[in-house]
Amino acid sequence: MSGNIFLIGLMGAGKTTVGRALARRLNKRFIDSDHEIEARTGASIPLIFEIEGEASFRHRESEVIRDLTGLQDIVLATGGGAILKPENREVLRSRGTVIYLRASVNSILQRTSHDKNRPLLRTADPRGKIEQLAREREPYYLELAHHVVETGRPNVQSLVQTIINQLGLAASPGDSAGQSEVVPNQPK
Ligand SMILES: Nc1ncnc2c1ncn2[C@@H]1O[C@H](COP(=O)(O)OP(=O)(O)O)[C@@H](O)[C@H]1O
Ligand SMILES: O=C(O)C1=C[C@@H](OP(=O)(O)O)[C@@H](O)[C@H](O)C1
Ligand SMILES: [Mg+2]
Repeated sequence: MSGNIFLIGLMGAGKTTVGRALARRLNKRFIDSDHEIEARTGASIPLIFEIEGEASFRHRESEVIRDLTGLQDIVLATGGGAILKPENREVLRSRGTVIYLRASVNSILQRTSHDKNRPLLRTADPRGKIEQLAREREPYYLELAHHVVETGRPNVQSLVQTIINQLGLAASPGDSAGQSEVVPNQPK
């Protein structure tokens, strides 16, 4: 058992925020694949997109996902598009427990509107872009996930507690009722 937890989902679903809080609660190491790409290249995600283009970013992302999923006992927040490549899906699914953080288009729009760090949303129609990405990616997120977490209500600690309860990870005291919903995904 690797002890790994991998968070997937669209931009703004809360992978980075929830992942960091979850890791803290579980006393695991937290790693964000975008941060790792930035550390390895010495460039920000928007700059990598601007200079090298998305295809090159995806290549870098795959290397990082391959390396990080080989670690033990980590919480990994992936980038929203990490599920696009089959080789990434393979290592994510087989090397840890995959949690899909699910969010509505409206929530994503709200959560990303003040943030200029997502090159794919630098468009005249961010809502349309998010809708398109959701249509294209939802099947992959669902296929890959061991658990699906609805992130509709804005309470990160509650989400963390619900994930811990659902996965049977720790008998933590406190907010066991939660304010979010986690459902086991369909067996594959
Ligand atoms: N459950 C939540 N409810 C409301 N806001 C949230 C929630 N989760 C994350 N956020 C906020 O949304 C923004 C995007 O979150 P982030 O963790 O960067 O998402 P991701 O890594 O999935 O793109 C951040 O400002 C974060 O504070
Ligand atoms: O959805 C995507 O394709 C992307 C999501 C981003 O990560 P977050 O999901 O953490 O915002 C980042 O990897 C890059 O901007 C591309
Ligand atoms: Mg993130």
